[in-house]
Amino acid sequence: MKIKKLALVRHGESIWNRENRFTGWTDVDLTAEGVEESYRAGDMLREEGLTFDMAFTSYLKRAIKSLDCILDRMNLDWIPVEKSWRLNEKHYGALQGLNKGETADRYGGELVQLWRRSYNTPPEPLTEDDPRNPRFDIRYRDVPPDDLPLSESLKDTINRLMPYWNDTIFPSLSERDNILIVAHGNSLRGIVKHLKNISDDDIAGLNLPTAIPYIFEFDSDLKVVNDYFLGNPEEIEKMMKETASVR
Ligand SMILES: O=C(O)[C@H](O)COP(=O)(O)O
Repeated sequence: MKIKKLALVRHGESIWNRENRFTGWTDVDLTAEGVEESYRAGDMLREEGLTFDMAFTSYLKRAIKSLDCILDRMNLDWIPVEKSWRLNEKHYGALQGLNKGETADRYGGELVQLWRRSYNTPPEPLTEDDPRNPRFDIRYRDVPPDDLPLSESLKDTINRLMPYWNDTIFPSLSERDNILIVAHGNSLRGIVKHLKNISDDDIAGLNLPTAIPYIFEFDSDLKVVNDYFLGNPEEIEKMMKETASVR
């Protein structure tokens, strides 16, 4: 039986990850450490003996650059790459740019956790005339304006992600052996929720660390048969705890 593989990788550390700020659709760059850990993710995938036929990423440079680092280390710079705004991070609305710890001091840790991890509760939206409204950003000019968010819950993120998963990413797995997605903490949580059928409540407990490959294996009927992270389990556990915290 031929096993097909999908690798999910959250981008490497960004400048706002380092500064502990809500990022969402803000297009911030990687730190030097983020570049390094993306290269290391490429090394891990290569050492695992993996190769990919196609890759997908978002419209945001932290994911695009992480993907480039990974492909470089795998000598796969040549494979087709498709970008979609539907793989962007959850839109963090009016929280974008704010320090996570200071926001917890101001509004209480519980409310901040609700905005970060609950399935249904979006943060306060940007106002329509906010210069950060994605309608004013040329990269989204082909997206119907009504599809562009001013804030999103995880549910909203999944709702805009699933058409792309169902119409493009998942069908590509029938034609190809292995595919790679480099995206964001919350857009990838949406894909994991779907693949593992995780409940709306339990998905709150999943925190994806930066630049750690998460592998899903599929049988010939494209049913998930196995999933695992690459790397040291204790290290990964520690990174997940750090991701969960706003401090
Ligand atoms: O957009 C962000 O701030 C991060 O990419 C994810 O942040 P979170 O872990 O607070 O959801």
